[in-house]
Amino acid sequence: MNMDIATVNALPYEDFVNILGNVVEKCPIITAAVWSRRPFVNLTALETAISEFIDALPESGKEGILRCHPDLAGRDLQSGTLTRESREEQAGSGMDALNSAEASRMARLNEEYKERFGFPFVICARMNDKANILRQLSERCPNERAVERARGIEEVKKICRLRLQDLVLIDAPNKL
Ligand SMILES: NC(=O)NC1NC(=O)NC1=O
Repeated sequence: MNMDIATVNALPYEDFVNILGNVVEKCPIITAAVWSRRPFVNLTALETAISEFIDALPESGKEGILRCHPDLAGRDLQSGTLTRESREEQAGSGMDALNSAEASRMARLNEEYKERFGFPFVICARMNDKANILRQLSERCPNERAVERARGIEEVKKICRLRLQDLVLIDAPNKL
């Protein structure tokens, strides 16, 4: 799919949510909310609307967004129940091809992280390789909860930007 922004702006909300509903993983409510802010002058404006909606949420809402994310190399990957977007991102960073030592390290650190914070470790897999992800996971574990909440949300926004770029032409000419 590669629509220009004018096409996005013309979508009824049903189609808008169907097509763009997973730009934030399993959070179609965010897409549905920002539909009200059409027309968007360009892709950046749509991204900004999403970002502002997220920033306006209480901390519990931000943690809720993080909790909608599947673990990296976790149960959903094993069982084939990831969303298409997440499956492609995880495969791209080698999460589906860990050796057994890496897989058990990943699983142990993910559990440790979730135990400490009550939400999963989130990182933009498309911007990181396997070694980098494992390093960040172990480095971020000792952080404060508020630091990790903010850090996780930053990563959600990076994931969102890349997913949007797969769907909408960047700064295509608009008809406003
Ligand atoms: N936990 C986590 O970071 N999940 C993800 N990251 C990403 O880029 N795609 C995901 O599903």
